[in-house]
Amino acid sequence: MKLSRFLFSFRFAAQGIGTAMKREQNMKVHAGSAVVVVAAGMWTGLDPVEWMLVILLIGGMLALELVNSALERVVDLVTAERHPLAKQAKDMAAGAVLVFAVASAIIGLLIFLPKWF
Ligand SMILES: Nc1ncnc2c1ncn2[C@@H]1O[C@H](COP(=O)(O)OP(=O)(O)OP(=O)(O)O)[C@@H](O)[C@H]1O
Repeated sequence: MKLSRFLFSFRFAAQGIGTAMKREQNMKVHAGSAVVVVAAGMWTGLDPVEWMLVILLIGGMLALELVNSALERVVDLVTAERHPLAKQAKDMAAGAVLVFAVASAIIGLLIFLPKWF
């Protein structure tokens, strides 16, 4: 792959992230939460492994929300009609985001609570 093509793929990816940040309310909520968690981590003082976990969870959450938003657009592109499969696809993708968010919240509590109390 030529270098310019490789660099362009980063530009397209950045455009995708920018579009999601502008148009997706949930993406803004996740990004805002990430800022709060990083600030809390700096204030609390985490060890390197804890930081790795926090960064992995924040990155995973944002990445999953991007995939969910992409899937919503593909479904809307495929059909403007109400269709049970369209509902299942969107709801399953939303379910994936929820599963990861709950797991992240539990791990976050396991990291932070013992340091605070
Ligand atoms: N084309 C469709 N056919 C059937 N159900 C759909 C379709 N589009 C959305 N739904 C369902 O309608 C419910 C409400 O969806 P929602 O209001 O979040 O709209 P959305 O299209 O999924 O998302 P957005 O509001 O971001 O466009 C969800 O259960 C979703 O799966």
